[in-house]
Formats: sequence, C-alpha cells, structure tokens
Amino acid sequence: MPTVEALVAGIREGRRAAVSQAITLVESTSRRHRDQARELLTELASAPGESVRVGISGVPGVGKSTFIEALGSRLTAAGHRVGVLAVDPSSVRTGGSVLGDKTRMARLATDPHAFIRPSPSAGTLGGVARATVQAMAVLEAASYDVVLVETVGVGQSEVTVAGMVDTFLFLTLARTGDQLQGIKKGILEIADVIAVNKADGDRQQEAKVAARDLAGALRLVRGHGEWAPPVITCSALEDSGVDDVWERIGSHREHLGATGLADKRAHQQLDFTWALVRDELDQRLRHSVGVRAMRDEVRAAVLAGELPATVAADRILAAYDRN
Ligand SMILES: Nc1nc2c(ncn2[C@@H]2O[C@H](COP(=O)(O)OP(=O)(O)OP(=O)(O)O)[C@@H](O)[C@H]2O)c(=O)[nH]1
Repeated sequence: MPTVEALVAGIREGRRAAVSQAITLVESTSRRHRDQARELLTELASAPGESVRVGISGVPGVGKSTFIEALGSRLTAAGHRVGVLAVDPSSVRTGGSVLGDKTRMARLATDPHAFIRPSPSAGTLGGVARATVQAMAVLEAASYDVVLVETVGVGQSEVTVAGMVDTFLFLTLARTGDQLQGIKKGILEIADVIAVNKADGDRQQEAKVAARDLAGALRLVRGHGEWAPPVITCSALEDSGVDDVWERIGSHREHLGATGLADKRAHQQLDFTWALVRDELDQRLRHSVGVRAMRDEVRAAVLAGELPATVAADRILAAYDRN
C-alpha cells in the first residue's frame, strides 16, 4: 500500500489504481488502516469535489444493473465522470448476484470515464455504509462528478443509502393485480423519483397504468407543498426513458436549490457522525475484554431464565464500563 501522501496525489490526478487502493483502505477494518483512512480523508476534504449523488434501489431483478449501465454510458458520453458504488450488507447475496458486479455492466466496466466498485462484503450495514460514504469522498476527489449508489430493496439498506445521497431513485415493475402490494410504504416516503422499468414490448401499457396508480398512492403519502416524486416509465434494456429519469433527478436537485442541497448534506453529515459513533461503540462492546469474560455466563443465565434481561444488560454495561 502506497503512503497516504502518494494516494492523495494519485487520487487528485484521477488515477484509477490510486482510487482503487484508497477505496480498499477505507473498506479495511484494521486499526492501522482506519487511522490512515482518516488521514487520507482529512487531506481530501480540503478540496471537496462537487458531485451529483444518486441512490438507486429496487428488488432483485428489477433491472438496476441494466439501468446503471444505460444511464452511466449516457452520462460518460455527455462528458461526465461516473462512479458506481453498491451497498449490500447481506452475507447471502441477493439472488446470488453481487451488487456492482462489473460483468453485468460490461460497457461501463471498460469505460475509461467510469469507475465501478462492488459492495464491500464487511458484515454490518453500519460498516458497509461507513466504507461507502468514504469511497464516495475518494471518487469525488478524483473528479467523478456523478456517483451512483446501488442497493437492494430489502431491509434497512435503502434508508441508509437515502441518507448518503442527494436524490433517491426507486426502480419498480408493473405488476398485475394489486400494484402496490410489493412496495413498502417506507419507500414511498424516501423516494424522490420513481421509475417503472421494463416498459417495453407488450408491457408498455401495463407500465403506464402502474405509474399512474403509484402517482396516486404517492399523493396520499406526501404532504402538500413537499416535492411530489414524479413516477415515470422506462426501459433500461432498450434505453428508452432513461434520459427522462435523469432529467427528473435534475428537477429534484433544482427543487432543493443550492442552499437546500447544502443543508441536506450537512444534516446527512450530522446523522452520519452519530451513526459512526454508534458503530464504533458497538465494535468496542464486542471487543471489550470485561464483556468477553462474562458473556457466556450471562448468556447461559438468561437462556435458563435465571437472570432477567434488564439485570443482564446492567451487568454487561458495568463490565464494559470497568474496562
Ligand atoms: N424487458 C426488459 N428487461 C430488462 C430491462 N432491464 C433489465 N432487464 C432484464 O432483467 C433482468 C435483471 O436485470 P438486472 O439489471 O440484472 O437486475 P438487477 O436489479 O440489477 O438485479 P439484482 O442484481 O439481482 O438485484 C436481466 O435479464 C435484464 O436483461 C428492461 O428495461 N426491459
């Protein structure tokens, strides 16, 4: 691993190897690497790059990779530098595929103006989020002016990604029957733009109907005066409507305005600060010598019904504090 100084220089020149090594560094959980990563990010922060941060989510098979390939290729053709990151905290990969898998974005993977990085496999969502936010800073310092963060439509990962991007795009499919059944209410609350994908062939009409239904449902969820997330249709496979989605992302940005965007990012930083603190405390608790020494005993006592949870928790905390 090169020195932090060399990495910073390489990143500023936009050299891929340096970007890649820096991301490996920020993904590492070793103490020494964490210290180096902190030093690196402090250096990079002195020249913050301005970028468009977009989260992209949807259930496995909705077409996220295909969509990112289509959108990313359009953007690089238009002169942008595009970074693609992924947040996938599940140990068992969704549908067997790795998010951010380069083989599924073949064109973008060989595009000199794009940088794709699969999700770090590090266990907890907090750990993955931490690495991703830092990887985003590395990409921005290397002049990637659009960063796309892919995540799956399961669990907490969408909320986490929504907390690190400017605009959150939710990809969905037209389904027969109850269109909204498969869509969690929470998603409608965090989505800024919704696109019904696979609107091609004989599915176009169905997709339009689904988009209209969804737009109706959204009106019930969102209050007056708030940003009304547009619901549009697209086909990532045929690359139709993808430009429209990008335009809507731009509209959302305009709606935020410069101060709105700065404010949103500042609050994200604050939330992230506390998330990091919680994550670190959790790590310390796990590695606490005092807690380790009594963990098995407490476990057995709680399982046997001999120790109430409240008392057990107090004992664990006392052991941690004594450390
Ligand atoms: N007809 C049609 N098929 C599509 C479209 N977009 C993606 N597909 C197909 O849907 C399948 C899944 O696409 P992916 O892009 O791998 O989907 P994904 O959401 O990234 O999937 P996971 O990584 O498993 O979560 C592939 O066979 C694609 O070719 C589209 O716009 N129209």
